[in-house]
Amino acid sequence: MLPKHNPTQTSAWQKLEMQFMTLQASHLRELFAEDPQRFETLHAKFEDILVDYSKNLVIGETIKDLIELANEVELRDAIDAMFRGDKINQTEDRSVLHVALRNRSNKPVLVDGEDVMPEVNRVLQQMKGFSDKLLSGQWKGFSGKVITDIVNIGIGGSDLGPYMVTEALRPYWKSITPHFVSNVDGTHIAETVKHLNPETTLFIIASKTFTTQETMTNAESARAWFLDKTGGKGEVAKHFVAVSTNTTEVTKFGIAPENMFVFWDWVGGRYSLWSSIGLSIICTIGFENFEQLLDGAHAMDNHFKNEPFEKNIPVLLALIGVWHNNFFGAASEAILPYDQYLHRFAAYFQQGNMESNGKSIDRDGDPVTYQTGPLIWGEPGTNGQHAFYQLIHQGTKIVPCDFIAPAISHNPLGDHHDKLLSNFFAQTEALMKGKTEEEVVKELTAAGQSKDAIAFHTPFRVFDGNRPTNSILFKQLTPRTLGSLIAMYEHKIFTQGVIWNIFSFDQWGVELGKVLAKKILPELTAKEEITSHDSSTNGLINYFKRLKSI
Ligand SMILES: O=P(O)(O)OC[C@H]1O[C@](O)(CO)[C@@H](O)[C@@H]1O
Repeated sequence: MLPKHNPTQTSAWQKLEMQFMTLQASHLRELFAEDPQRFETLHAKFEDILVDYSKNLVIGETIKDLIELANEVELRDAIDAMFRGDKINQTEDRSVLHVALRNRSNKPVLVDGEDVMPEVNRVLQQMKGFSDKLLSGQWKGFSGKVITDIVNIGIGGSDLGPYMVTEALRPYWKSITPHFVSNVDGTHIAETVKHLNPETTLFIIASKTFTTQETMTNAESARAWFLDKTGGKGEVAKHFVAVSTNTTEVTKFGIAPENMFVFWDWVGGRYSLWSSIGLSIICTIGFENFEQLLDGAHAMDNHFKNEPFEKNIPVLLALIGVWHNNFFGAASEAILPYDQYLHRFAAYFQQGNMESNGKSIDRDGDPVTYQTGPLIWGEPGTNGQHAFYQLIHQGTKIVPCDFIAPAISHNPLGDHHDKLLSNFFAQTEALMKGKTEEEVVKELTAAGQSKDAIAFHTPFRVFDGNRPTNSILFKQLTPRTLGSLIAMYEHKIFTQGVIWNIFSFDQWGVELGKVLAKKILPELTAKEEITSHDSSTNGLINYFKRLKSI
């Protein structure tokens, strides 16, 4: 079980409140001027990943008190409980063991007294065998042709992880092109299969439950398309495989048991890319590269489990996040990768973070009296700069940002990468320092502006600065580094859930809408006017039916 503490009742919280009073009146520019060692003191390293957190409104004392908070809520015990396989997902009575999926040490991990590692390794070997056959051309479609395209059909955790990782690791792609269909909007599947050849396409139906409406609807449509395009000659068994925990439903769909890749209820959907949900990743980048991804995550797991909190990157990032969220009132966090390959990274952690920590009931079943998970958003630099950075620099809201960049590009074209990285460095410097009134006046005077013009223009060109950022810099985006980065954010989310005293591994909040949609579906084709809802919902449904002439 997880230890239970109201974070606001800890003595560290009171100390942090006092610190906040003093620090909110300071400016990062002054803190840097006062302490030339600031970067040295306020950064951490893991392998070649450097995390600079010095551009946040913290001093050494703040970090000390935040770590005291982590100690008071018994974070160390909570970490041990997760790695030990305790059923810390209490509302679903499940262990939380994505760390076992990348447990490269193979040390036993027990669930209900049974070591899960032999099963984890068996499925890994099954995936290796399958992907080797596919990539070597040994696996043939019904007409004897090799597979050139795979389509992963899944949603949420059964889509976002594989999609994000395959995009991030494009330089490692082999002979097969992956496609992803998630939305129940027919456009998604229709546009995806439009240019595909059914003879050389393989569908991976990825669903933990194998009952998710979106995925099952898309899977049925994919099968219908396949049979239609092959004039009924196509063999489903050679073109459809499944990834699921639900053998009964997979068999009902017509997929042979040997083409089913299992995982277990102790793998949360949004933490499942390391499991057989990663099959589309393996088929795209090959098994060895997938192993590198697991190795990178495992190394970060060890760091999280063993490093003292002062040097523990996921813990430090989590604590700084709590500082912004609960003391400065920051409602969101932006994830800003300066790497085009990471263009789905923020979207991935939107689910990872918001489905995990978007909760308002504590572990005693009482409403929380403090803020919990932030909104997560972001786009790759420099696109974001030309879209929403205006608000981050000069808006009324504080948006703590994580800037992420590799030192070496996979595409060393001219000076593109130096230009990209000059923006990466410039943005965090600008957000920290800002631009004073004095500097603006000096600049406008030097440009020969009149006194009146200077008086008018100055306020708009002043930047307050003092806007918090973390900079995360590493050598190159390899499978290993990506594995470490993902695990780093996963553990940050876990740490924050422990501090906020909430259950991070269930997702009851997605249920209500699903249930109502099921009730509404038959109403959309019924002849009569709908009166069973509130006036707004009735009005909308009836107008929709009029537009469709039902
Ligand atoms: O893999 P399944 O069972 O189809 O579920 C898909 C997704 O639906 C959710 O349960 C809710 O969005 C996610 O947690 C999960 O990743």
